[in-house]
Amino acid sequence: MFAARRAVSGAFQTRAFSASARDLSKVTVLGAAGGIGQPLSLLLKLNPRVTDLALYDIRGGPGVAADISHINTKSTVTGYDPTPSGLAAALKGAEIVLIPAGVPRKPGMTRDDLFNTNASIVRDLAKAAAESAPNANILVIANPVNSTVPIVAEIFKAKGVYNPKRLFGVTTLDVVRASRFVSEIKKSDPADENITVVGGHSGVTIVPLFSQSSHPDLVGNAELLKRVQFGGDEVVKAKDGAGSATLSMAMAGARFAESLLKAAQGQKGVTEPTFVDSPLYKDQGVDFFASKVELGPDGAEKILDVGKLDAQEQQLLDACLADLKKNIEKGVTFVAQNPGN
Ligand SMILES: NC(=O)C1=CN([C@@H]2O[C@H](COP(=O)(O)OP(=O)(O)OC[C@H]3O[C@@H](n4cnc5c(N)ncnc54)[C@H](O)[C@@H]3O)[C@@H](O)[C@H]2O)C=CC1
Ligand SMILES: O=C([O-])CC(=O)C(=O)O
Repeated sequence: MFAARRAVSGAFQTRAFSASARDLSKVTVLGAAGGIGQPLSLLLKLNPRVTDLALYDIRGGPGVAADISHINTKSTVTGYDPTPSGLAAALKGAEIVLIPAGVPRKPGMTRDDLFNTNASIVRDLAKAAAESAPNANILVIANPVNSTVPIVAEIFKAKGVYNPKRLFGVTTLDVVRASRFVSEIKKSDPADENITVVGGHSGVTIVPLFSQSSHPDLVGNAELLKRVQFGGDEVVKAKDGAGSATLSMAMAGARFAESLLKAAQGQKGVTEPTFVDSPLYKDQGVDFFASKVELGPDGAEKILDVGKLDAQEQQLLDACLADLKKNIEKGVTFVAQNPGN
């Protein structure tokens, strides 16, 4: 945080440039007591751009909030009861709503195997958000992201408040992993490894574009490709039944929220990879796609093209689009057939 000490009435006061009174930013976490929710909430509490942190979960929200609220940063932290009015209050006035609520994988499961449980959780939370925070940026973490994001879109459409610029599937972890894995191979600093990853967030829908990086020689490295596409499986296997990535995901989610806040607070040129309602492949029936997106005060300002692809990458993209189309349709069909109450 940049802070300035200024003389006011003869005394020195500390003023935070990054979270001035003009930039009040309420951030809500739905699923705040979970494996991702807790460290994510912790990281948000450490972010001076967040002024008001609202924590909601069907169990344990107030406890996590009481704990985090003792951290000596300026933001307020409030935990909400697991009731419809608690949920509505958690959402009211939010600029950003992060949704890590939902069950994680166990070994042997695909992300799609989570659909039956998580689709209705996300649908119901989306309804509450559409009612209480219709203008918020909605950041969907719950899997399968390729289907849960279209579910949120359908709910917001049904409520007449859909703004495609404000709905994001969080795919940040895929680029975080890609840059780390490349740095391990190249013995470099991961901060210098900007690897573009496009498509979606599961298996073959995750398409890294090494041809566009400073290491085009990595195109065709099957082992690396497998790690990037199936990095989540590595963690699921290592946790051996105790869930999936939580800590790296918390970092990735906090990074994405930080980028949105920076852009909202006037910083130019902030880009993040994210799964959004995208024009790029609509002509092929694929309505959502992850690519680099320039963020601004209104959310997704500019969706960047995937750029030039190597022939092998084009094949990966073709396989991605075929899967993605089915994943998206599954989410849309779910809402049509199960509109809920
Ligand atoms: N987008 C991504 O890159 C990643 C996504 N994930 C996904 O994130 C989700 C959460 O994972 P974990 O935190 O590890 O799971 P977890 O089981 O540890 O935590 C989930 C939390 O959601 C809460 N919850 C369930 N239903 C709720 C509801 N209706 N309202 C509010 N809270 C509710 C639970 O009480 C629990 O505290 C999973 O679906 C997982 O697959 C995980 C890692 C990466
Ligand atoms: O693999 C999972 O189930 C969780 C996830 O999305 C990831 O770690 O990328």
